[in-house]
Amino acid sequence: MPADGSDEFQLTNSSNKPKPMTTPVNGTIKHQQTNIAIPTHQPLPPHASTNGVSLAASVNLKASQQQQQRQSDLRLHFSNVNYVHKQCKSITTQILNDACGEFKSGRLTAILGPSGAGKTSLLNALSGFKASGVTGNIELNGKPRNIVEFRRMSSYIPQNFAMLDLLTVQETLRVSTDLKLPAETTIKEKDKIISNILEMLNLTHSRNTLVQNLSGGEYKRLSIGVEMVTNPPIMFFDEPTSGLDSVASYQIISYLHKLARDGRVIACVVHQPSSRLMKLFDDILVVSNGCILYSGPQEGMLAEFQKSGFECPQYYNPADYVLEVSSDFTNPLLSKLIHDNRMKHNSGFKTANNNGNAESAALLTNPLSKASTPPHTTVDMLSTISLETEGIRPKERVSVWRQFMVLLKRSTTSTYRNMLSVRLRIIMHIAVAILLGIVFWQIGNDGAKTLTNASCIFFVVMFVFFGNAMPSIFLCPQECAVFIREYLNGWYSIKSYYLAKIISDLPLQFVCPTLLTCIAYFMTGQPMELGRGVMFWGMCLLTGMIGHFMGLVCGSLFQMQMGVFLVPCLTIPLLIFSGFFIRIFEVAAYLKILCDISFFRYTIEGLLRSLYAYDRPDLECSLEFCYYRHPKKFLKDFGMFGDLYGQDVMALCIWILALMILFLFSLWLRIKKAL
Ligand SMILES: Nc1ncnc2c1ncn2[C@@H]1O[C@H](COP(=O)(O)OP(=O)(O)OP(=O)(O)O)[C@@H](O)[C@H]1O
Repeated sequence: MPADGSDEFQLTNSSNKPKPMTTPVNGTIKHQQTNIAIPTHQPLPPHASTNGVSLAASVNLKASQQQQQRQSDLRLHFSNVNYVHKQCKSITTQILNDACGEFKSGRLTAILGPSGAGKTSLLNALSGFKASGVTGNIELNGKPRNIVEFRRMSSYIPQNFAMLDLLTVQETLRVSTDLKLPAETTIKEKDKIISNILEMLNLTHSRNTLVQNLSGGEYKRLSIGVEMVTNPPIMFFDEPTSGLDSVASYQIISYLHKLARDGRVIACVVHQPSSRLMKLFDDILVVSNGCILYSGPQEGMLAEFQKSGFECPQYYNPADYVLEVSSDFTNPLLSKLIHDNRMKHNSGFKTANNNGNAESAALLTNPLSKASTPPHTTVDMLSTISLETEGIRPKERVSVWRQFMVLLKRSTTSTYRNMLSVRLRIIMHIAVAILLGIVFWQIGNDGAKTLTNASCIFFVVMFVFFGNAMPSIFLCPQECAVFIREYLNGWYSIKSYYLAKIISDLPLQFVCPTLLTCIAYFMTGQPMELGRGVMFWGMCLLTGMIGHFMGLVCGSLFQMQMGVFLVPCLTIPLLIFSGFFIRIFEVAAYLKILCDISFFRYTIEGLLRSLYAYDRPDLECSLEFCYYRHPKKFLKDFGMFGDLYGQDVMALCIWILALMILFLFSLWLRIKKAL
């Protein structure tokens, strides 16, 4: 807190001049450069005056004094945090075991540990991204963490931070500002924020580059930028340096160091940091087999290990040494380290608590200001909080309409830049329509080729269905990962995403079957009657939509490989009951129900009815005798009685509606699974 005890949450720029970045105005904080008012728990993006300032310059005495002063601003303390993963009723895995530790503002913390030790799980639990199976005491400034409030003021950048590949850097940040900043923020202010972030993360030159073309380091930096839009005071990073060379890793950790020096809590999982990288970290947290061996300042780490009998050889990288020690789970000496760490954090916590640290308590509800929250009792603080609560995501910042519009624009931009989903799809529909036209050239009105025409219709159904289902499966996984992250961060509601997704895909659902119908219908010589043409086209549209939604449901519920396997597996059996291979009246009574639910039945019936029902006159005959010259006879033999095109449309609409509901449900399920 500021020395004068004012309400200001002080952040400094890298020039290390203490600079009040925010000034509370009627419950809001005003950014002194951009003059934007936002709620007090979310300070604004940092100044971009950091470029060219060496890290060494930022790590000077003055900074460390200021840092000492700020350290009391935020203190994330956790103790007895357990995470039990339940695979099924009988199989459970204890992943975190009474984890204890602390992160402080102004200090950069490295989380070290061997692979599989539980580092990611710890971050997931602390950041609130993993709720089910997590129990323990997690306190912010000495008071139990309010998970919704905490999620609003913190951000978690996982190792595989998902972003849409086909948006540019600028567009990605634009969506973030549009959805994360309060609705009152003007475009000019958002532009300023974006420019500041780009400048700070050294991404200005890549602002118009598509995300898919960014280098690994740029991608990581952009992921930081996306979360920096609201300038969260607490940030968690899971292996931000993975896959980067030593120079890029140093650059990223330097950014994190700077973010920490600006007064934030920054905790980051790193794998085998070099000695040079280690110097950037203030605090270290060592995880071994789900337990914490050490949590505290880097300077005291080796001494603590030494106390338990682990002597680090001279000239040895401390990170390598603690990694070696923590990898040997069987070493009985580790239990002393674990015990000492637990004692340190549990007793430290009790002492602070018993002192009735009102200042800390006040910071809980609004960590950036000294609120007058009454001191809490030891009992409150030590009570175990189950994190399996319902409301764990922050509320959205902008109206549903605004969310919808931003998402619609993003989804449309991203979809129509995709080769697979648009250009290739359109080209394939045209090519296949021409192929159909050539193979089945002018057979539609020939009574001698009625059965061949039925095969042509069958082919149309297959192509329209799978041609729309498959691209939807392929495009789902990446979008779903982005959706889960953004939804859990409170960017938008499920309904906004759902509506935007459905509407942005509609034009393609319209264009592809239309192209196919127009070309194939004429080339194959189907009846030149407007009514029949429209009925035929309508059936193709509905079939394409069923394919699309089927793809969306499978793609969002399962991994891509599984989706690609499931769509044909689930739908091809329905083909047997379509009435094409075996007539419906020949199907055993107990299987008739499958004919009633097979959407292929209604599609094929609808298409054939559009061509042959409704009193179509007799067909021409190119041979001496044509068995199916009378359209009615053909329909009768196929078991299609009556002019029931409307009934077919109705059945397909019910299918589409059911799939739309299922898609909504699958989004909800993905969220549930992610928690
Ligand atoms: N959903 C899960 N189901 C079963 N086991 C899990 C699950 N998530 C994590 N684990 C197990 O918990 C342990 C810790 O996993 P975690 O990903 O947290 O480790 P880590 O330290 O981050 O590893 P790495 O450094 O390799 O990423 C591992 O043994 C892992 O197999």
